[in-house]
Amino acid sequence: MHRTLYRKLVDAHTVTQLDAQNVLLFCDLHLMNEYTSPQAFAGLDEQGRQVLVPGQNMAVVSHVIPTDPGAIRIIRDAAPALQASNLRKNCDQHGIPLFDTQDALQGIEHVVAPEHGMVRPGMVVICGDSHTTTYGALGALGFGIGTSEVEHVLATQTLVYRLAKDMRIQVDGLLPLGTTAKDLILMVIGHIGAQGARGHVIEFCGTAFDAMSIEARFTVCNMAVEAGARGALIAPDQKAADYVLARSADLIGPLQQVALQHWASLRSDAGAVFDVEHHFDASAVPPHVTWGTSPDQVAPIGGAVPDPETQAAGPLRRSTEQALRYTGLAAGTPLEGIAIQHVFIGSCTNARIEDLRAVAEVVRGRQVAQGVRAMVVPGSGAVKQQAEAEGIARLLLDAGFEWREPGCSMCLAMNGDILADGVRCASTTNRNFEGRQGRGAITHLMSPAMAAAAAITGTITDVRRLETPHA
Ligand SMILES: CC(C)[C@@](O)(CC(=O)O)C(=O)O
Ligand code: SF4
Repeated sequence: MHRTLYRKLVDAHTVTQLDAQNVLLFCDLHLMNEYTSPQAFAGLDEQGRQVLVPGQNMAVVSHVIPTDPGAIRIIRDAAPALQASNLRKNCDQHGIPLFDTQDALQGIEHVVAPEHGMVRPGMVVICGDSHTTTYGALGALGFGIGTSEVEHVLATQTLVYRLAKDMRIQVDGLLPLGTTAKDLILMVIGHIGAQGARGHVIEFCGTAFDAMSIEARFTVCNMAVEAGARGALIAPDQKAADYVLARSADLIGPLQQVALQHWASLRSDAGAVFDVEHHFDASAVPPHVTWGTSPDQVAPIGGAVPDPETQAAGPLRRSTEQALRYTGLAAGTPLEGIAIQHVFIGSCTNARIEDLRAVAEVVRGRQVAQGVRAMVVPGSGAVKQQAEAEGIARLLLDAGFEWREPGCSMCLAMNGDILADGVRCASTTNRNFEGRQGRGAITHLMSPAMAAAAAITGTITDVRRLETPHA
């Protein structure tokens, strides 16, 4: 029978079929953060259970950690400090590797795990975090799990897994200059909707993805969950193999040959049937920006805020009306030219070295606009060190950006980095929900290059139209 890559990965990890829709699934790698792990460890301790395979788990402190420049990274508030100390205690007790607050390589789990070669094609990778879909970029099936499942995985390295359906999104052609992977995935989400892939694992394919870097593929797969997907996959190619081998000192000689042979088999069969298929042309995609409070409330930069009056009465119109009330935007307002007060460049979506290089390219020879606060938060210590070594940090500091320590930071208001009520932010993150970055704060999702352009002009700006910097 012809199988999709998704089904091949599930079949290879099925310990036993539980019923028509559910299998007991083996998980190669379980990632944890301080936010979704405490209850799971408490459950283990109550039952006097141990972690079955500590070495197939890894933990980071990412969501609550302060990112103040050069800070000693002490978490001052009692509750988050307790979350971090609990994680430290639990990892010590169970022998689980931890990137702790003082670790120079600490960062966001979805940036740290791949950069240390922990994620390999064909793996099943899980985490108590919905953006675990990121790992599809390496041909690994990654997905978020709930707290109760975290406990089950710690005790058995397996979980009860409900099979998803198969969706294929084929994108051919090359992204035009100024358009990035972030613009492409925002366009797709705008097209299929925030629930358009609900219950499906998306396989992304086509010449647009062949041409993309691994980091760009991370961005796309990271945001698949914002279309409701339960996973994302891109068949691993030579780029994926090179990325992983460059970070995997153990894969040498015969082992490397075996790995490469296996990875080459990780693709959907020619006759595999997908439940849903979408096709897009990359060459026609302009930069995109969200105007509302859901990632699917998005438009090309040359567009305008929609008029709910033109929408049929019903949920769509109501959500548009609510979004305009919250974002304070009038129907018909052109996206380009909306004033912003804050720029946040960071998150597991867009804070890898390639993203920071893109920001530096836009910022070179320019200054942050008067009245704009612009923050750059690297996705990990390794990214931060590399950006500093390449002179990117210096360039951004000289231009008026804040250069901060790694962490989730202002992606969400769960640490010291919170936006005040009414502040409008150009953000490289993945969610623009009401209050996401702070109570009453307004989030416009966009690419790193577009966020950099907004920092320079103080308004939402088409990066393709920025004037050449003055010599
Ligand atoms: C809320 C936070 C912990 C989270 O990481 C949770 C998640 O993605 O599941 C998010 O970005 O929304
Ligand atoms: S960076 Fe944002 S989206 Fe990613 S794990 Fe952290 S809070 Fe969630």
